Amino acid sequence: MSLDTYIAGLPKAELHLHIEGSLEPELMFELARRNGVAIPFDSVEAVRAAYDFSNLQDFLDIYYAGANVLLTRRDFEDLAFAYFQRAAADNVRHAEIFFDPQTHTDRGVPFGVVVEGLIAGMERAKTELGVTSGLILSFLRHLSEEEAFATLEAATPYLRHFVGVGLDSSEVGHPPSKFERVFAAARELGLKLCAHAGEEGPPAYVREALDLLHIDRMDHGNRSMEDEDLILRLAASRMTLTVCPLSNLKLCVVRDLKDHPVPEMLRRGLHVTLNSDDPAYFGGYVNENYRQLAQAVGLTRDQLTLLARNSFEGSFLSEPDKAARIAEVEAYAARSA
Ligand SMILES: Nc1ncnc2[nH]cnc12
Ligand SMILES: [Zn+2]
Repeated sequence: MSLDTYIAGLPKAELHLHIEGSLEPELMFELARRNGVAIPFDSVEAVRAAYDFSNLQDFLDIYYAGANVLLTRRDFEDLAFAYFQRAAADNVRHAEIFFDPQTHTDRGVPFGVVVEGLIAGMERAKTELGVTSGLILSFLRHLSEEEAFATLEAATPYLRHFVGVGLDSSEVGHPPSKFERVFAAARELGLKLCAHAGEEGPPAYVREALDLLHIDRMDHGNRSMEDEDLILRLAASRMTLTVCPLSNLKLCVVRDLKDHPVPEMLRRGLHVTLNSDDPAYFGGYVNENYRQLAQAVGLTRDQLTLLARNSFEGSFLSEPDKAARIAEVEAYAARSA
């Protein structure tokens, strides 16, 4: 069995996926037509050609503009279900997906429309595809603490639908400390806590995410590798890092996939997972991230198995559910040996 075939059949969880970042240009055009929204592109090819980014902000500008076509409950359901179809094809068995409510409520789309549409897509994924999922409400860090609190307040009637909160958008200049009180409030509500840290921001931001936000899971975490104490601490605490290789390449966090920190992270005992981040913008869903990274840095079958195992272990599933999913990974590895 080739490594690609092995990756394709490996059961996996996806833990770092922005649902708005799974909006493929074809669906963008369909929704623009359906909703009568103008988009500044003539064709699907022109949209793809615009996906040439020098950094995170370059991408975010286009990503927020793309989200303008999402207006109705059905749009959010279609968006979510389209992602789950792609994920199921990659043998993703469980996904914990971020959404950015402020991107929509600031355009006048009610919070409930967004959540109800996403939940409908998630329920269809469970019944039609057998893929389970959780929803993570992500705060936009370029906006204020006050706006984040207002978002948490708007989320209150829907709390049962969320497994956690996250922190995303422009990292540099918006350190985790800005959201210390909002994260404390989210924790009080029983939500798990994630934050993007060390994607472009310095190791000091990673420390703040640990010490001030008390996160349960770290998104990206690449720049932790610049700080020896941080590496030791992340390894000792078995903090799950949701690493996104193709995102890092497209946003110039790494110059070449050959330079990607995953092999060093694994060597240092970090609890790494592989994820697609914004697959419609970065050129590949989760299997493509496994495949391209494996090819660039020479990952072994055992390392790929470990990454898949970590993805369930680092999820917010219950302990018995985690154990059952991990057993499926082990059984697949044994069968393929
Ligand atoms: N990679 C990323 N970093 C920060 N914010 C994001 N929002 C969507 N994708 C993101
Ligand atoms: Zn992300």
